[in-house]
Amino acid sequence: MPRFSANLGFLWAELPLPQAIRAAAKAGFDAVECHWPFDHDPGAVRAALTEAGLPMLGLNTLRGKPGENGLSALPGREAEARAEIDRALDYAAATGCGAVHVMAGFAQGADAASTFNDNLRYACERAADRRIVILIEPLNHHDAPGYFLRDATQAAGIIAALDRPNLRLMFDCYHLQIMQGDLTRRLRDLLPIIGHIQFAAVPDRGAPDHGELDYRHIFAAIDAMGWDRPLGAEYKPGGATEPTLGWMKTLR
Ligand SMILES: O=C(O)[C@H](O)C(=O)CO
Ligand SMILES: [Mg+2]
Repeated sequence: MPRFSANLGFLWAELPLPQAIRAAAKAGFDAVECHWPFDHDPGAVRAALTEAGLPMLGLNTLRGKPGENGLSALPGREAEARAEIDRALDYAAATGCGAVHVMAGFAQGADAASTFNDNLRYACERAADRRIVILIEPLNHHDAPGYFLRDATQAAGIIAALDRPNLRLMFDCYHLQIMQGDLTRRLRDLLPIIGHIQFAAVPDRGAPDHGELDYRHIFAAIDAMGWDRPLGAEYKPGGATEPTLGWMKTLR
């Protein structure tokens, strides 16, 4: 039976993070994850997680200046990228969060590729002694045109080349349906390197109860593969979150 993680970057995004954590617990989620929680006191976040009895599965490195979408593949920006990796790892350690998504940024070409690899090696080393997983996530070219990491094939190549036990793929069904499709086979083939799975309707990124993907099929297939960790609900509710949660009953 699938279990679910509320992505608090989108769900209950209007609430301070500790309150959003409590709202997710009340709604029946099994875990939470967030985008950029750094303005919230990590002590208060950890206390809310403990009170709610939920783990925090992941958070992202900060994106950089306005208009940027991560720094780790940007040649010449290594010092800033690593400072953001350190900040994210410190916050993850302080809140007991299990994974950090290292955001690549808008860049292309060989220099970007080697910069991303070097920064990922740094992140994996710094994360290892804290038992934190480093995630990389392809983003679709409509929402993030020019983003360095475009699809799962490219991400799998990076993970194989770097060969670090704590480097994994964030498999976001929304982005990968847009970029590559064939999700059932792709999930099965990539399962050994997947660190987290996220979902939303395609193409509007709404609740997973409409659109071109049938999540009844996808979640049953993921279940049959033996995946039992919570799946990340990273969709835009377009208003209050509670009225959009009907899918939790039908997809469970
Ligand atoms: O947008 C997404 O899908 C990512 O998961 C994210 O956290 C920020 O881009
Ligand atoms: Mg995602």
